[in-house]
Amino acid sequence: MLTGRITDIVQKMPKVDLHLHLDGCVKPDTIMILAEEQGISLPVTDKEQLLPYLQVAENCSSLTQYLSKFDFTVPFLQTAEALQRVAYEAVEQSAGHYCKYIEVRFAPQLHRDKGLSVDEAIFWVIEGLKQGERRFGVKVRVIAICMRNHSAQANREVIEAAANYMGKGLVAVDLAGDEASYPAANFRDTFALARKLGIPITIHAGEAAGPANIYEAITHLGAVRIGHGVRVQENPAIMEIIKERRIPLEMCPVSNIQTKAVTDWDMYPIKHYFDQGLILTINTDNPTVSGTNITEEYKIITEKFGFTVPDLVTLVMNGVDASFLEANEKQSLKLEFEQLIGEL
Ligand SMILES: O=c1[nH]cnc2c1ncn2[C@@H]1O[C@H](CO)[C@@H](O)[C@H]1O
Ligand SMILES: [Zn+2]
Repeated sequence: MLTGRITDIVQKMPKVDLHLHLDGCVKPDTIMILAEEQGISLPVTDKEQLLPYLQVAENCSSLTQYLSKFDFTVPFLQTAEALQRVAYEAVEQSAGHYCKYIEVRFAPQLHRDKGLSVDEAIFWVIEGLKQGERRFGVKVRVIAICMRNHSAQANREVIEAAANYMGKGLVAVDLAGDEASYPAANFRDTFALARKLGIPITIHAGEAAGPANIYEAITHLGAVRIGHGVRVQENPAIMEIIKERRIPLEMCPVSNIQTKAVTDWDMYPIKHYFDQGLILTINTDNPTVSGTNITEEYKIITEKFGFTVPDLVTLVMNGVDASFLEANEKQSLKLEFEQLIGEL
């Protein structure tokens, strides 16, 4: 058990969440409301019963099983109102955990079933996030996701639309989905376009496949951050490159155990990576799907791996440093964090 003092610090500590999927943090309450509004019938009548449809089970054994949860949620997120609402609520939920800055990611191509364009999907998500930003005092930016199972043309559209929102709330592009079936090397052209258009890149890699994808992401796709990167230790030479180049890893502890990036907590290399000097950040991935929140993530790693208060401060400040904010914005955020941490 953690002492009262550490628990208190973990709770009150200002935080960032750099790896947060919009469709992975929809509240059961909201699904009930959206179902009603959109005339979609639900398999159950109350929100407690809804949870198993939204959240992975204890015995989740792979990333593909984990990803199947999104099939339930995404059909509710096909209108401007729904996207705006869940974006706003993402900010609200993060604010409840003292997040001062979040990067919310989503795949615009998944939200076109009722006629929205990729551009419109991005527009409405940014609208909702901006509302949340004003209401809750959390700074928010967007990352547009290309999906591994989508066509090159579909992903190209995402990159082109993302370019239109650079400087208007969007800060980067990503690649997500079934990593084991679609190696990173398939996406060279997609991310060459992103680089050409000047959009920063982060890539999910080393989660459901080995370090080769991490290497591919940083050397060929142009990733400056890595989503998860949990399996990098399987190749010491690649781990050394990540360390040397100071590539931040967006670790999402609870999710990483559920998707079986490693078999269990005993095998989770977070403390080892930290002690080796890798740049780690702590994030939620999908609060609803994973049944987690950012406070819980910090609590668990502190409990299981003995991170000290100064370690936690390092992890939080790594997140500020690794953010896709512009230099002057990052500098002010850093100052704000230093002050808030000083007051803890
Ligand atoms: O941890 C993950 N690894 C890979 N893909 C993911 C993860 N979490 C969510 N998504 C995928 O990203 C899509 C857009 O947000 C989600 O619909 C889900 O398919
Ligand atoms: Zn993710």
